Amino acid sequence: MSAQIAVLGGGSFGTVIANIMAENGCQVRLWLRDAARAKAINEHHENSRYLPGFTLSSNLIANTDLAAVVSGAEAVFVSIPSSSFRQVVAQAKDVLRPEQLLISTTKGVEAGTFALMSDILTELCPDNPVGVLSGPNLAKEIAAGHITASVIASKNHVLCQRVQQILCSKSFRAYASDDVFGVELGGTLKNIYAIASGLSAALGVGENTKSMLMTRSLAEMSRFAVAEGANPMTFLGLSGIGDLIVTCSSSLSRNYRVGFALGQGKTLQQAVEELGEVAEGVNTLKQVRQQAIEKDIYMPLAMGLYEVVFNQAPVKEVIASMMSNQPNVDVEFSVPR
Ligand SMILES: NC(=O)C1=CN([C@@H]2O[C@H](COP(=O)(O)OP(=O)(O)OC[C@H]3O[C@@H](n4cnc5c(N)ncnc54)[C@H](O)[C@@H]3O)[C@@H](O)[C@H]2O)C=CC1
Ligand SMILES: O=C(CO)COP(=O)(O)O
Repeated sequence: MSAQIAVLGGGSFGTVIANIMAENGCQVRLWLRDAARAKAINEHHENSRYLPGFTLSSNLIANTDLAAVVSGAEAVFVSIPSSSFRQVVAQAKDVLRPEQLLISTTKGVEAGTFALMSDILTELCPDNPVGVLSGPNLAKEIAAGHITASVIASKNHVLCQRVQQILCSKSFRAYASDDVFGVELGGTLKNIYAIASGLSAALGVGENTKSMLMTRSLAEMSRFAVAEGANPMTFLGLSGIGDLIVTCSSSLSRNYRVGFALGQGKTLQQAVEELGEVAEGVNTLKQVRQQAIEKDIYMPLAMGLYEVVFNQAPVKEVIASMMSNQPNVDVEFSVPR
């Protein structure tokens, strides 16, 4: 496989996804801001800050010059946290050519606008094909070589096929979808419920409770999706239930870890500072709550979690209040008309 690829963002996911393509024989340039880290990656073939002990392919070159990284790349993967995503794409857009494929791997929502990352790509780079990569993809497990699958979603079938070619390997598979909104929404929403799962794990809840929490999270995500005009059936795939399961079950998930720390009595600030990496669910929770209020969407889990996370409401009281709600129907996967 010979292709020139750019990955913007040298965190754990940007690095690991860049390495899959480099191992497949692509010439991959990884853009990051920190010159010392870029130099260290090139000298030692290791991103010691985000993936210590993981040897990177010699086909992967780190570089701090955004124009040089993007120039000549067939595809540009953007792995920048949602808080900086627009700013980085705005920097890159002047050097992009219209035929370059743009793929977001970021599972978050822009504060204030409720734009998902593919919306920002389309808004700033309207001539480029846009796609979203999302699925149950813990970066550290990919680095450890565990068999993993993801979803590449785009309205552009050529983009999906090309990304499948450059990403599929003996341990990584990318399935295609044309439901960009559904795939992206699933990856974004599940982070809220991963925080709730981490929190409940710290409280020592039973397996019944864990199962109930995940399943009712899926029902709540589906209700939100329908209200936003998305097809909730997409949530039955890897980017929905698949990602919900992994992120709600694993202490490798940063969102789960934030929830766990809260459950241990730490403040949000302590939890986020100790993590030292991005936990998108914290901002997503704020934005989704606002959207649910404005659109009158019934989301008791997100609302209760918001009170615990941002207003220090006692967890036991929030749970007691939720348990006194009128039980809803079980399966709510109605397709929007
Ligand atoms: N780590 C994981 O397991 C997975 C992460 N993702 C998603 O990937 C996105 C990126 O996450 P990670 O790589 O895991 O985050 P991370 O916290 O490991 O790293 C974020 C990287 O972005 C860089 N960055 C932040 N602001 C920047 C700016 N203004 N300009 C340039 N670089 C900037 C940071 O320096 C850091 O290198 C997130 O939205 C996350 O939801 C998706 C699947 C799995
Ligand atoms: O999205 C992820 C796994 O699919 C990673 O989750 P965290 O951002 O919570 O680590």
